[in-house]
Amino acid sequence: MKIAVVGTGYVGLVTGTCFAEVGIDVTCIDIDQRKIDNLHKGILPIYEPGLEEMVTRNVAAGRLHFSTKLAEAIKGCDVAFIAVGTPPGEDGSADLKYVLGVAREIGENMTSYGVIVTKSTVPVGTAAKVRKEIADALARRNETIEFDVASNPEFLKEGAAIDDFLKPDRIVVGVSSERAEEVMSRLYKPFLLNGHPIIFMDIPSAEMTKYAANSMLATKISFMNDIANLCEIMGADVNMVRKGIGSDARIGTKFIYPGIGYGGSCFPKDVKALIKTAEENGYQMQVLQAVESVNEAQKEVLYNKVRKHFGGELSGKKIAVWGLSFKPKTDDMREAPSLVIIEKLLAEGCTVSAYDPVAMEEAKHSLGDTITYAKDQMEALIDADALLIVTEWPEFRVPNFEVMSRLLKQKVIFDGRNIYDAAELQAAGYAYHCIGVKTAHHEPA
Ligand SMILES: NC(=O)c1ccc[n+]([C@@H]2O[C@H](COP(=O)([O-])OP(=O)(O)OC[C@H]3O[C@@H](n4cnc5c(N)ncnc54)[C@H](O)[C@@H]3O)[C@@H](O)[C@H]2O)c1
Ligand SMILES: O=c1ccn([C@@H]2O[C@H](COP(=O)(O)OP(=O)(O)O[C@H]3O[C@H](CO)[C@@H](O)[C@H](O)[C@H]3O)[C@@H](O)[C@H]2O)c(=O)[nH]1
Repeated sequence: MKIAVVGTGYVGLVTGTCFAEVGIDVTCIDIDQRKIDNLHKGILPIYEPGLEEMVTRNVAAGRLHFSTKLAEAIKGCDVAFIAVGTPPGEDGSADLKYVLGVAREIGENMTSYGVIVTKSTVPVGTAAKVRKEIADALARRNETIEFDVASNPEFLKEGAAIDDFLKPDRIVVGVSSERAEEVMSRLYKPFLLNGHPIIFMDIPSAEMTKYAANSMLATKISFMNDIANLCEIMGADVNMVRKGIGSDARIGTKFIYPGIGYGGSCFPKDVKALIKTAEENGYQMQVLQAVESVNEAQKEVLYNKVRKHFGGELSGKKIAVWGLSFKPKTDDMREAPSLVIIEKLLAEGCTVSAYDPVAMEEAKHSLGDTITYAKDQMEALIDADALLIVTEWPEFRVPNFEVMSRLLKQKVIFDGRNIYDAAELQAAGYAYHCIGVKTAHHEPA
């Protein structure tokens, strides 16, 4: 089989590489010449654990190619995936200009029957628009090449993308013809052999499934953040409550960790887009509106705790920040809560010294030289009045608190991810604040 993946970002590069890994001939296409030039040199545009080795292996095997030339790469493909960005427009709705632009280009250049698949997250009705763009382009060429469209939303998580792709909980495919179903079954056969279920459905349901999944996960997080905030006020420990409810299989243990609000390129954008879709169709997503507003407030919770601890006087304080990316094991800074927290600290006259194992280069695009970037996690602590844990990278989990106490000016930790043991830190003389737990030094933020 021969396939093209258009858009070589977090989703496109992982998708293309994983299909190459199971023996399919893949060309990954991007309009960004620099990205493609770098990929030809073996330099990846993103940090994703395990991806570099897999790319190298499949390029060497001659199964994985990179190009900026869609017109050439699309020729003779059985399947073309559209995996370009769908960023939020001014009003929160998904901006489809990249997706539809690619559809048009495919129509202008395809030479034989193929299935054109939207892998980007797109609102219900987008596949129909993709179909029209392709049909119109073919009509302009006076061509009558047959084609199908399909919707195959992607559920991978950054930082765990390869495993999520190769061992998915499920593969969702929306189709409207038996021929497209047959092609997509053949494409995903290697995954099905490993027992992962493929769920075929109509196209609008597949498109909606993606938004429903992300919105449900975001709802779990905002719900737990709300519970965490109430736990603090009432003197309960959200860590215990989380274990208590998570052991009910109907609730489950995943995605109920409170923190500093969800970030990333998906949850914030997709929750907004679903609210907007509903609005445009005369319906109000009341639960999701609350999910969003809880999330906005939660991004400020850690900052509020800092402010309260220092009696509202933050000017001149040096704050160390561990973790900048929106979650561990990625360099992605899109909608990272760190940006909100740091902006507020800087506005109060603090200086910030940050360390992140992989996201500092990416962070410089938004934070520039407004903060200092430490060469390691310990350097960030020197003379700091407090340490903020913003991203729960594994290397932050068991630090040497003894050494840290010699570097910090004040032994104060604000833990936005609840990774430390409050009793242990308090015994070591630290003032320790976390989320949803009434600690000795605590006052609800
Ligand atoms: N990032 C994730 O974890 C994730 C997971 C599931 C779904 N999604 C969805 O997948 C889509 C892509 O997300 P992403 O994070 O990979 O985005 P991204 O920004 O990392 O990558 C998009 C790529 O598309 C390229 N591009 C734009 N226009 C193009 C064109 N006309 N031709 C060729 N290439 C073009 C860009 O240069 C960029 O490299 C979005 O709809 C997103 O919601 C993302
Ligand atoms: O219990 C939890 C779990 C996550 N988060 C936060 O939620 C955000 C998103 O995390 P995660 O879902 O792990 O990362 P993403 O890579 O954004 O993946 C989500 O978004 C992708 C893009 O649509 C989907 O494909 C994935 O299934 C979906 O999990 C991050 O800020 C996390 O810190 C919490 O606060 N508490």
